[in-house]
Amino acid sequence: MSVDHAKIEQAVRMILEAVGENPDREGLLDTPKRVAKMYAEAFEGLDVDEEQYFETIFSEDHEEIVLVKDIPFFSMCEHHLVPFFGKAHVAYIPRGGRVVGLSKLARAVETVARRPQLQERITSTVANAIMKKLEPHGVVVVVEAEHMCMTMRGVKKPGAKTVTTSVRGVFEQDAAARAEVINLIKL
Ligand SMILES: Nc1nc2c(ncn2[C@@H]2O[C@H](COP(=O)(O)OP(=O)(O)OP(=O)(O)O)[C@@H](O)[C@H]2O)c(=O)[nH]1
Ligand SMILES: [Zn+2]
Repeated sequence: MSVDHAKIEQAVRMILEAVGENPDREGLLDTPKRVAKMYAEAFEGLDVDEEQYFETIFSEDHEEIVLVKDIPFFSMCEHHLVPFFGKAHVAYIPRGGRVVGLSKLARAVETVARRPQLQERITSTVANAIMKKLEPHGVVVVVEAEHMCMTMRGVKKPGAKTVTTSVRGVFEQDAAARAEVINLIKL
């Protein structure tokens, strides 16, 4: 199902009226249309299955850490529908030569972020998809983000960062392997 632009336009018009604005003044005339377009983009991941990125598997004999770090992302907090944004770091240890194109790790982050989200859910959804489709030795996903709902409103703490991790497979038991990934992320 794709985004219903007309419905969003109606809703934005109502919000503008509700806050005491005049949706018919010149500067606001195209705003409902623009906001609908923006939401279509911000939520385009709702239509996409993140597991599809892990269908094409290369055969390469590398059973050590692969890390794609500093993947920038923008998402929308599902409580307030304001942005949270930051970087994701995705690491895995392939098993049986099953590796994927590096861009697919970034694509999975991008798709999962483009939904009404919680940071925890982005982190675990990406980790689970990789575990399920690649059956690697293990996965670590680390996400660091700033939440506008904590910055511009509410508790108003600009600069506060939230860090979430999802650790799967060998990384759960092997503290040294986990530390290696964390050190590589910090490099
Ligand atoms: N766990 C989690 N919480 C989030 C995330 N994004 C926003 N939140 C929090 O969701 C909570 C919603 O809390 P509520 O008390 O229902 O809403 P609120 O009254 O607007 O809360 P305040 O932000 O404290 O003013 C807030 O504490 C937000 O900081 C996220 O990705 N994960
Ligand atoms: Zn929020």
